[in-house]
Amino acid sequence: MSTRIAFLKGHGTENDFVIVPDPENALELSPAAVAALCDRRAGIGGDGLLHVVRSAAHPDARHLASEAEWFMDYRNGDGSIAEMCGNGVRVFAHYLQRAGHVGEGDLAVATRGGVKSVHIDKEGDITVGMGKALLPEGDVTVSVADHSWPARNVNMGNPHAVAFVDDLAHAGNLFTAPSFTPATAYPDGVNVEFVVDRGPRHVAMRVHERGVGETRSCGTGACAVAVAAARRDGLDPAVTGSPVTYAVDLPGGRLVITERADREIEMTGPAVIVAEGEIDTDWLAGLETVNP
Ligand SMILES: N[C@@H](CCC[C@H](N)C(=O)O)C(=O)O
Repeated sequence: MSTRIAFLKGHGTENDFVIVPDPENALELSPAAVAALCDRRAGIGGDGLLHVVRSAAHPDARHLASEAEWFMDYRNGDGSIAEMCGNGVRVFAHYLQRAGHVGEGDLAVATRGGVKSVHIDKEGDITVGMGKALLPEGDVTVSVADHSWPARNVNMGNPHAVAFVDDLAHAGNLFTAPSFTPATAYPDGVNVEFVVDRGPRHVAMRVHERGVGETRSCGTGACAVAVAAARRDGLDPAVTGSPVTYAVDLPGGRLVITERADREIEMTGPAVIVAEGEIDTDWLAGLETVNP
């Protein structure tokens, strides 16, 4: 008789996730199993998977257990591991609150990109302390079909290349990953953001995510875009002593990004749980047979 594994489905500005609560890290979630669960036709479907584990129970987070009880073991939809997921961490916090693991207010979440502070407000919006952006030097050109643009490197724990474009449609259908010059610029892959201006401190973007494809939102990407836009606009909060806020519109909704005078970045947006159910373990076991 098959046993069953609980899952939930949620999204943050339509960046959607399969959520698998596994507090004691008892499940073997291979890359093939994650990719199958995230498959939109043969699985549950999602841009990524949030494996909910106690920090103390996971080898990648044990060292953070004194700072954060819970570890977001984030996986991209293709089964690969990424350091951070900004929309994911809001959905993760929302799940913890809904499951009764945490209350309203402040909590800390361990990620492979470090411990993130999260605030859940009364209206349900969630603000995440995303840390500081790193701006690695280096000229990079990103190309899609017959369009090319200079791109700015921004690291939000995970890598981003931000290109300001005249028209978001010029990024094409994004069915395949953009290419780069130099071709070796991102040996570990990169998330690529295409950005247009909408008004003062207001931009819109599309994103091609490493390990996923085009998604309807990317939280770390929105932070990278806000910082790149601020520097392009001559705004550095560490110089002026005043925080800088950008509204970032994505196909799936709006994220509000503030860079404080100490250059710490805060991201505010929604998190939604849409369903919960059970995964058939016979199906999961069968995947291992079909795709050893
Ligand atoms: N959608 C996420 C980013 C997920 C990780 C990314 N695909 C990577 O490989 O770095 C977000 O909301 O930040």
